[in-house]
Amino acid sequence: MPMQLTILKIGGNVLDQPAALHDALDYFAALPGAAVLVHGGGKKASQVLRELGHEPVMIDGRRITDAATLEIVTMVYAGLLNKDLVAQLQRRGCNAIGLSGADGNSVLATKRPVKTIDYGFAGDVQAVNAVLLAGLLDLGLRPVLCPITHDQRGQLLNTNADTIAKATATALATHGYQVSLRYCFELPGVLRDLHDPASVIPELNPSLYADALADGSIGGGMIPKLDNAFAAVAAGVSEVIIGDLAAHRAGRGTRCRADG
Ligand SMILES: Nc1ncnc2c1ncn2[C@@H]1O[C@H](COP(=O)(O)OP(=O)(O)O)[C@@H](O)[C@H]1O
Ligand SMILES: CC(=O)N[C@@H](CCC(=O)OP(=O)(O)O)C(=O)O
Repeated sequence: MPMQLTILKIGGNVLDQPAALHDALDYFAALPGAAVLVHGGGKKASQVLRELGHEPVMIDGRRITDAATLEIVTMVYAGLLNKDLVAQLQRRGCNAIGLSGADGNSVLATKRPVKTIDYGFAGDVQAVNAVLLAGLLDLGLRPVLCPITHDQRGQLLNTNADTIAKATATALATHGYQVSLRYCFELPGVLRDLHDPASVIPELNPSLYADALADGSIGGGMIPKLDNAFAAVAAGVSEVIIGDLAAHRAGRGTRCRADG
């Protein structure tokens, strides 16, 4: 019997709304079996960047990360947000342990090569340390992963949190876990019409996704989320669901499946 593992990813809008965050942490702390929390925090990082005089730049949901931006996002993701989440989970009796990708070499990345766009210190994941994470899970701990990675040559890198969630899910799926990957954001699912919350698409496959990209009904931060969702499905993750917390609790949201 494979071991069950839930990976919950919470994004910037959930982190920014105290009531939504409270509910998401209650949900995570109460999950049965093994669980890993992956968090973003792009919204908070953009706010702090602006306060410090840096205008954030995003392209297709990914941040252009110059040296000053890297310093600030490291403070926000690997410092304030990660430690606050761990403390909030400890308060719920959940034995959380917060890690950046450098801690225990948990997420190794390489600086994204410059093609048409120079993303700066943005990291593409090379490897997730499944042995380390499985060891922590075996100890009854719940890892809390932030979107800061490293290249093992002393360089920290900023990596999209949806990608961290996918890479973690994939690594643990090939390490004997049956993985449910849940992307939790502020909307009830992937919408046919962004202005109509009742237009949730219950099931998406790569062909329907390509159509939605072409007609412009999916864009922004939903692009890395769905790219990662389909990559996870293709790599053996048992289920990938996108939605708000109510959708996850009720078994609704958007389920990502392979074509066919
Ligand atoms: N068709 C769509 N359905 C739902 N969200 C969409 C769609 N197209 C674009 N989006 C945008 O994607 C965003 C989610 O991506 P992002 O902000 O990166 O999420 P997260 O909160 O996980 O960081 C939504 O807030 C929404 O504005
Ligand atoms: C390279 C890159 O884009 N990194 C992301 C990491 C944070 C993130 O993914 O946060 P959300 O989940 O809240 O969007 C960024 O700095 O915005």
